[in-house]
Amino acid sequence: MAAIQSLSSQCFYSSSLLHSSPAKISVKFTISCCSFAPSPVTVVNGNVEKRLPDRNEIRLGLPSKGRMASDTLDLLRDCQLSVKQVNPRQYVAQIPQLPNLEVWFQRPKDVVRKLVSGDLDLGIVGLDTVTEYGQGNEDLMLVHDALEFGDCRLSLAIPKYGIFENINSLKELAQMPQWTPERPLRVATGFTYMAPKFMMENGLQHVTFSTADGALEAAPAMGIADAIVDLVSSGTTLRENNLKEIEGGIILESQAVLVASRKSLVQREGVLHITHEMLERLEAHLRAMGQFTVTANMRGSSAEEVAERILSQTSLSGLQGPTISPVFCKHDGRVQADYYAIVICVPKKALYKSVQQLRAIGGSGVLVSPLTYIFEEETPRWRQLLSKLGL
Ligand SMILES: Nc1ncnc2c1ncn2[C@@H]1O[C@H](COP(=O)(O)OP(=O)(O)OP(=O)(O)O)[C@@H](O)[C@H]1O
Ligand SMILES: O=P(O)(O)OC[C@H]1O[C@H](OP(=O)(O)OP(=O)(O)O)[C@H](O)[C@@H]1O
Ligand SMILES: [Mg+2]
Repeated sequence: MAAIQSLSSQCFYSSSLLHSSPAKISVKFTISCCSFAPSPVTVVNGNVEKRLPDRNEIRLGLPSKGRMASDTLDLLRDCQLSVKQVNPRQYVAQIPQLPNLEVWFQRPKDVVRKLVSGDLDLGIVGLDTVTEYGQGNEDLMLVHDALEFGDCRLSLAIPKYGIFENINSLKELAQMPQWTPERPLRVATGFTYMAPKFMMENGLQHVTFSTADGALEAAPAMGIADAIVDLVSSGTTLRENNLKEIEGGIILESQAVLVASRKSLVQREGVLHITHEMLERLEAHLRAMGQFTVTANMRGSSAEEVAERILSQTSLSGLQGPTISPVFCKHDGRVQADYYAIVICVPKKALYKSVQQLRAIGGSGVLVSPLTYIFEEETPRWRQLLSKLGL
């Protein structure tokens, strides 16, 4: 059994982790203040009714602040789903393209809590937040699991110095003789669900947890903790605080996701339809983001001959082979195709190589343009969602 104590709290704040199996971890907090006798308090975040709250509008929750907020709005704008917010302190907004949808700006963790309570139908937040605050709730469904922003990982980190100098893996950390029931490994984290679950699943036996709202990287140097579990993206904060990640210590790789309430998808009219449209646009946009359209002119005797030359080059095969159109000119009163215009999509990373290959086979006048959308015949994630819903 592990204990969680707030590192900086006026109120004494104690908790015990009660778990019979790793999948069922519940954290029970008792709040006791000064001379008052401890009394159990029930605090809920949102609706407590078991049935779906009665309303006609469909609600999408977006981060109201923090590092996810502007990237979320930028992504929606790039999908032609701009959010019209009159001023930043107004917490409700609209997406004119999606009538009957209300956008509600909330703290990321509250987006997840309100999806669970049925007060929101859809949300965009980090996977770390969904996992931490969703706590395995089966009503939460990942509609799009890779929105390609907000990348980070939840990781265990330990000091580079002292008794940890030669410890480089979770296994080595677990085997250190220092950790006993009397002197457990002290871990500071804001992730009070995922961190204990991970430690338990990985067989770390003598561990206690403390929690704080930020600047966790200071805890080891302050002597408050031996290790921390926190989000890492560039790794700068860890480095600057003389901490290191260890092999096997990544708890979760995270990025922004589109998440929905299963109940809403199945029971609330219009949610499935809006989810489909959002998913189509997101997938088509994200697919397009990695590609350029390249057009070029190519001399040749026929479209087939030009196609053969293009397909002989590995970087030029395009999504479904090249599009080749004859460019007609009039010579001595006769209309004939002297050269061909070709259109291909190439991965952004392979652009220069593709241009070189085009030139090598006689391409000229190469134009490169960004792509807005690539719509496939079917959205793969939509199929998966329907099958998970049993539809
Ligand atoms: N380096 C990072 N550190 C923290 N979060 C990151 C990082 N990189 C990406 N993220 C993503 O951003 C989200 C956190 O954003 P932010 O810190 O602004 O909000 P918050 O932690 O919920 O709010 P607050 O810190 O005010 O409680 C994370 O849940 C994660 O998905
Ligand atoms: O690997 P890095 O790029 O250095 O990013 C990681 C840091 O960023 C976050 O802190 P945040 O900026 O949200 O401040 P906080 O302490 O208030 O959470 C996170 O909690 C880490 O401390
Ligand atoms: Mg933060």
